[in-house]
Amino acid sequence: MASATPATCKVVLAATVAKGLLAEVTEGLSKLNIKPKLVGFLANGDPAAQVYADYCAKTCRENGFEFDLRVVEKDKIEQAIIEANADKTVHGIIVYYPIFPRTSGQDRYIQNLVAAEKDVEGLCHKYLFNMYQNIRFLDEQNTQKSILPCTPLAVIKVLEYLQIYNSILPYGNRLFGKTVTVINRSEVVGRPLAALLANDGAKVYSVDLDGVDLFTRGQGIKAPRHQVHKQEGWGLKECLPISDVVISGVPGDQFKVPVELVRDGAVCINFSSDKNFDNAAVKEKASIYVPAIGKVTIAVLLRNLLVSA
Ligand SMILES: NC(=O)C1=CN([C@@H]2O[C@H](COP(=O)(O)OP(=O)(O)OC[C@H]3O[C@@H](n4cnc5c(N)ncnc54)[C@H](O)[C@@H]3O)[C@@H](O)[C@H]2O)C=CC1
Ligand SMILES: Nc1nc(=O)c2c([nH]1)NC[C@@H]1CN(c3ccc(C(=O)N[C@@H](CCC(=O)O)C(=O)O)cc3)C=[N+]21
Repeated sequence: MASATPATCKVVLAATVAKGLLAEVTEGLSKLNIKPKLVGFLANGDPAAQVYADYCAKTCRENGFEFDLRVVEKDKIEQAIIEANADKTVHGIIVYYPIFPRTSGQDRYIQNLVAAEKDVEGLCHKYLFNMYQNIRFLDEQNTQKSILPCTPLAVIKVLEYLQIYNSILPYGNRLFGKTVTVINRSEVVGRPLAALLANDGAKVYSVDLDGVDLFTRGQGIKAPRHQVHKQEGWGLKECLPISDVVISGVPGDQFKVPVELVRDGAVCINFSSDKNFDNAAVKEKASIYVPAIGKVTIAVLLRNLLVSA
């Protein structure tokens, strides 16, 4: 039987968003007379990390960067990073996580081992501190931007491309009036993302297995940086119907966003390696659907590498 009127949802692919960013990178690279080198450390058997590493290699090669993947044992990762920090031929370092069990907190130590000037992923303490504190520059003259964590920044680049960021408003307030749900509150993606969006003025519901946290700069976004409040008793049922944007990053193929709760015309973005949205269902509800963002993440990474070099 012929289906009803086709869905009017616009699907935006990461490649489209990445294109503009990569063009900027290529232009910048043409002004350098060296070939910047990124070193990737793979110390886990995680298939998602392997796929991502392969993809980093391909994108580096295609865009004029050198990529050196170093597969090391878990107990050798510390020394290997220290050596790369001291090696002047290395311009950027990326370590694929997770390496150690999540509950051990050991990955956090590894994140902080990477020298700040080579930390193209923006996961060392100094950059995370600046991000959470809403400190945007490294110097007092405001000429050198602080590095933002890559995946959260990639989501922001997608939101800018989609014009969810309102450029009528001053820089730093461009999400004022927007309500966003972020499903995932990990330390590398979900929590920094919620903080960044709230620092830019959004009201953000951060959803994880332990409940919902509201990240906001308060009424009239008068606070200089985000504050966090527990939303006792809340779940997706309360957040989704009031959200303009729904961003999901739950690992595993078990989880699906209950699209029936999503507001008609919302913007839906998936950053998980797995499909968190049922394709057909989301297209019936969303105004815009972004099925993956990996390519944007790598474009942002290369931009940081260029700055490091
Ligand atoms: N597109 C990209 O550039 C990137 C994608 N990823 C992908 O994003 C996903 C998440 O990565 P990480 O944050 O590093 O993983 P993670 O495993 O550290 O964190 C996942 C979080 O989701 C939460 N969670 C699990 N089930 C949930 C549910 N039903 N509802 C709400 N929260 C739930 C967990 O409690 C945890 O806090 C993975 O699939 C990963 O491969 C990660 C980094 C970059
Ligand atoms: N330090 C560190 N940083 C990471 O960013 C990191 C990591 N470790 N460990 C492994 C995970 C996994 N990961 C993904 C990247 C892209 C897609 C993604 O969007 N993939 C697309 C395909 C990519 C494309 O072709 O656009 C898809 O599944 O449809 C998924 C997962 C990053 N990771």
